[in-house]
Amino acid sequence: MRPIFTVVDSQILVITPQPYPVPTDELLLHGAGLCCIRQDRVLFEQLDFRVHAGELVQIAGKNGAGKSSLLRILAALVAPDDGSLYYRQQPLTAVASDYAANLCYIGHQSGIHEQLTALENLSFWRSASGIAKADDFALLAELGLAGLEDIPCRMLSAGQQRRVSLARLWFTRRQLWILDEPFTALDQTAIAMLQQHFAEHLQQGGAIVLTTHQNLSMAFTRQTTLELAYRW
Ligand SMILES: Nc1ncnc2c1ncn2[C@@H]1O[C@H](COP(=O)(O)OP(=O)(O)OP(=O)(O)O)[C@@H](O)[C@H]1O
Repeated sequence: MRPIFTVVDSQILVITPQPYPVPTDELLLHGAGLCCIRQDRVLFEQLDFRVHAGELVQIAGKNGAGKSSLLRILAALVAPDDGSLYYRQQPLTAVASDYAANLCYIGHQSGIHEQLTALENLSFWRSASGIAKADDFALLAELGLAGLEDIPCRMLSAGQQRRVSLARLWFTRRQLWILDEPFTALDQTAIAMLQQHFAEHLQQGGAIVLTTHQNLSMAFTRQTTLELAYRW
């Protein structure tokens, strides 16, 4: 695993990220009998959902089928209309703070502060997650944003804003990533880079639940697709 060099109070610290302290294959998240009703329409019911460490689950389905609604339920942002969620086999209600601390949810919106620069957004996310400052110039360069670090994000293109938004996946230590349409506005190079990053996260015992209307061009070791049918 690559060491990360960071400077704190003029001292250089070397932090070697530790692999997640869980065996791969552990059942991380289990949704049992999930139901979601919106505007009197049952989007899904009796849905059984599982994601294990090392697994990528793609939620597929037509516009309006309920993919984002399912992700928001899985991210515990809204409660299901029926059914239960379990995190590491414990009722989510009993371990909500542990779950929140191990979850990285990136929704449809980029989630970036448009008045702030890319560097300031990264700095904000790091401090909010308690992660030490590191070389964000290098990270932004890796993400194809060299020279754009210091301008307000509202001046970036849609794809560049999405790259800034996704940058947090490069430093988060959280194991479960829930990502709503992460490839939106990205070019082919960025899509390939993001998928490569997914593969590294999965190899380290991470797990990913995502929606996308695009076929994934990379084959992951453990990959499942859940197709949500559009229900009237
Ligand atoms: N907060 C809400 N209040 C009322 N209706 C909602 C709400 N959220 C979603 N819906 C409705 O639920 C349905 C499913 O929406 P959702 O965003 O989950 O679909 P989706 O499968 O993610 O669609 P897309 O592929 O277009 O992103 C839509 O008909 C939408 O209008």
